[in-house]
Amino acid sequence: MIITNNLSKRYGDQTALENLNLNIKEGDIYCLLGANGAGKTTTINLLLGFIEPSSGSAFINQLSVHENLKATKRFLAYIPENLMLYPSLSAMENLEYFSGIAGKKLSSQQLKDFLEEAGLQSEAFQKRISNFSKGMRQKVGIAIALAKDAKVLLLDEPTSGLDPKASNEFGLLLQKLRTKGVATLMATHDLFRAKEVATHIGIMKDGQLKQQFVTKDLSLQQLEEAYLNTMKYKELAS
Ligand SMILES: Nc1ncnc2c1ncn2[C@@H]1O[C@H](COP(=O)(O)OP(=O)(O)OP(=O)(O)O)[C@@H](O)[C@H]1O
Repeated sequence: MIITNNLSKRYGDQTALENLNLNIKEGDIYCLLGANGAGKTTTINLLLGFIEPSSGSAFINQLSVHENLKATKRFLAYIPENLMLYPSLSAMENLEYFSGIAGKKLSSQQLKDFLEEAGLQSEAFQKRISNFSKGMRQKVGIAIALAKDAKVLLLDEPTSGLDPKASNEFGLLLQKLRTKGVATLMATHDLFRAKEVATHIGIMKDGQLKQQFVTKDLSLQQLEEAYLNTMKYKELAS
């Protein structure tokens, strides 16, 4: 579903991403961990076609992002740290608008069903987004992904700033999407949430993927040790 082959991005002499190789399959939740500047957002921006690779390639559902950008967007849903929705529109109106852009014309009942499936309380359906918490906005984002029937979900720091309950709810939603076969790539600083929701975890540093794990093969403590050890090399080197 999501494949990158030696994907690289350079800005002058600065290497933001170096030879990244990922193969994220249907039903996988792959969490990219790494300190600030590790290359997580660069990876997501390359998969979205927001930026061009310096070398290497990326594929969404077997289509080259570089050569078929428009076609790849049909399969994608993207939830950034702060999801841009129309604040003066309600949850239903936002969902109607964004699924319209994705070519889906939904009935009022379908809109409600998707918002409910995304875990939004029914009292909030008709309320303006401007009054929503971050957790509620993220649920509208998931509803948009559900309505679009996205095969690939890209998430950049989706749980930062969420309280533990909202973060837990968000994790449960990702599990639900996983059972529908969605392939998810999530950039995060949250080791605990990564351990909770991911099927696979990659640790990045300085634009390189340093370690990869199948999540069930390690404990939270082992993950934390692996993360800290990877970061330690940087301190020793600098
Ligand atoms: N437009 C740009 N011009 C120059 N350098 C850039 C640009 N965008 C990113 N970089 C550099 O690329 C590197 C990777 O940045 P990136 O934003 O991908 O890191 P990140 O892992 O997402 O970090 P964070 O956790 O802070 O979001 C950083 O050193 C950053 O300064």
